[in-house]
Amino acid sequence: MTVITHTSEVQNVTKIDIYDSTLRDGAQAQGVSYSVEDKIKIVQRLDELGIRYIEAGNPGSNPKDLEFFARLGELRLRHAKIIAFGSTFKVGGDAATDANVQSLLRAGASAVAIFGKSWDFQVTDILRTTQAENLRMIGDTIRHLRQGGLEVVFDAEHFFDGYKANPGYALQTLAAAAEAGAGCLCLCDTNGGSFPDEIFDIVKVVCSRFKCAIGIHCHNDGEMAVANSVAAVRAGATQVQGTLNGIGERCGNANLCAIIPNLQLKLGFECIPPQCMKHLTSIARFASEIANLAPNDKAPYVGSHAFAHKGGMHIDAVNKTPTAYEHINPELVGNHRTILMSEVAGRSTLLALINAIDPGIKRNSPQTQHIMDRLKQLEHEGYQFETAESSFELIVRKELGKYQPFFELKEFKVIVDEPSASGVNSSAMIKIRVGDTEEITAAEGDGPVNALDQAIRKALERFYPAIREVKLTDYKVRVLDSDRATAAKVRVLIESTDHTESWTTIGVSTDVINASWLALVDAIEYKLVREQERQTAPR
Ligand SMILES: CC(=O)SCCNC(=O)CCNC(=O)[C@H](O)C(C)(C)COP(=O)(O)OP(=O)(O)OC[C@H]1O[C@@H](n2cnc3c(N)ncnc32)[C@H](O)[C@@H]1OP(=O)(O)O
Ligand SMILES: CC(=O)C(=O)O
Repeated sequence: MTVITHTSEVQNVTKIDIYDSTLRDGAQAQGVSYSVEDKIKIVQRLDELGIRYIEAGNPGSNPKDLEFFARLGELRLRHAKIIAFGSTFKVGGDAATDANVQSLLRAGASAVAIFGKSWDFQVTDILRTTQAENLRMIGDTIRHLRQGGLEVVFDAEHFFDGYKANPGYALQTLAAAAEAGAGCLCLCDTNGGSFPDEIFDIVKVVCSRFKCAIGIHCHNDGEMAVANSVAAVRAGATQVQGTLNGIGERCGNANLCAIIPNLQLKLGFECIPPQCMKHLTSIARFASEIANLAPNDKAPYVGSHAFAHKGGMHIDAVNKTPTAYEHINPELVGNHRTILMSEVAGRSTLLALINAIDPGIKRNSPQTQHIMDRLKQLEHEGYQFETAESSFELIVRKELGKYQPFFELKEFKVIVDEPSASGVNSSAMIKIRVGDTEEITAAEGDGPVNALDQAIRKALERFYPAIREVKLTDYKVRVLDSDRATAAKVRVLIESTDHTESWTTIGVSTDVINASWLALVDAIEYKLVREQERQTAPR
């Protein structure tokens, strides 16, 4: 019998220096602009993750980065070394007078990275100088920074394209940097178009020629950046540059949130202290939040869908043995498993939810099959329960006879008043019965759904004061069969919170008010069910 384990155990662990450029190359991504405070917060989280190097900005570029470096003294870092980034001095110049080189020396960081050209075409056509002058620029810049007491990483820009065009010259640029005292030669796939086999072969050659550390810096233009970085490590690179969530110029950089667990959990390299791996998911989401970018739900390891199971057979298997459909234990990276309720679910999917309400029901009980048939029929009619499990829980309770209605709707009326003189254009009247008492209320609102929401709460509040705690936080409408124009079915999703829990409910109808009403009632009933449970729970 083969036993598959979640972690690999490898002896003689090789340490990899992870070098994060979220705040430098990541800031070159379209749509990203950090404040100095943002940068400080990200540095602190990267340090908590155990990152070795943080390239925090380019002091020769802008006042924001200058201010960041001026505030370096505020940082108390346990693991990370801050890197200031810049370029070799300008053509025809010298290190002692070049403004960029001087700003690197003044930045206050103990380590710097400088990029220099290693592709002959870039030297002649972009720098518009000679190959010899470029070698002088690289060598003299690094020598000067080393004399200033700094650790230097040399980013060999366009190294792989340069090596393919003129290997001799590409290697000479590395030699100039190594002789001048660079501690690491970082090979850059700047245009992001290389493939893993090319990267592997070229890194192997470089590792056989140079004694200092070799790094890798990949862009993602061919969606190969993670694979290319892993190939480079397998060929001998010991420094890996990348960014959180892979943000960066054009299609982005190598995604450290995939590289770190790939190298550490799969291949047995040590990138960060093992106990820090569980922070990976939260830092990835924090970085998206700070960059004001929507998190990528499908991101490997850290995305909210990375361990979400929907197919009934998969869920059945994962319940038996998680390794059946999970490449790692999600908790290792601070993520978690999600089971999605839907028309492609089987009885195993439903059972956990059913048993939470009635532990006596079995997989083969007729109620389980009945609830599954109802789930599939409702999804056929346009419901989608994977995001509205609270509505589905209410259905299960009703089907199992475990639901006591809290109120009965007698009628509601909604009036839309356009154009409106007062600003609120809608009003709703509602008549309900709670036990033997009938209640009629009316409310105004900003649109008919808002008016209806206000009216139902007002009507119920005197019977169920806990309703006051509920706030609607999101309201989404999706047209399901748009070819039927105004006669189309709509799906309404309502997200609610009581500041302790959040829940989502759903309604489907050809009438948007009715669909909203169904979702609203579920939102309220769900709260009342939870409140009832709280009151009857043993203390
Ligand atoms: C692959 C990478 O990601 S490398 C990093 C790229 N990042 C950035 O460019 C962001 C920061 N950059 C900046 O803020 C600005 O470009 C500055 C302040 C550094 C320079 O601004 P300017 O002096 O106005 O120059 P500009 O940006 O227009 O042009 C770039 C100059 O740098 C030169 N240059 C490009 N690469 C190098 C290099 N490795 N070494 C020396 N000079 C270089 C170019 O030849 C050009 O010089 P030229 O004006 O004599 O032709
Ligand atoms: C240095 C760098 O960012 C690159 O070559 O892509």
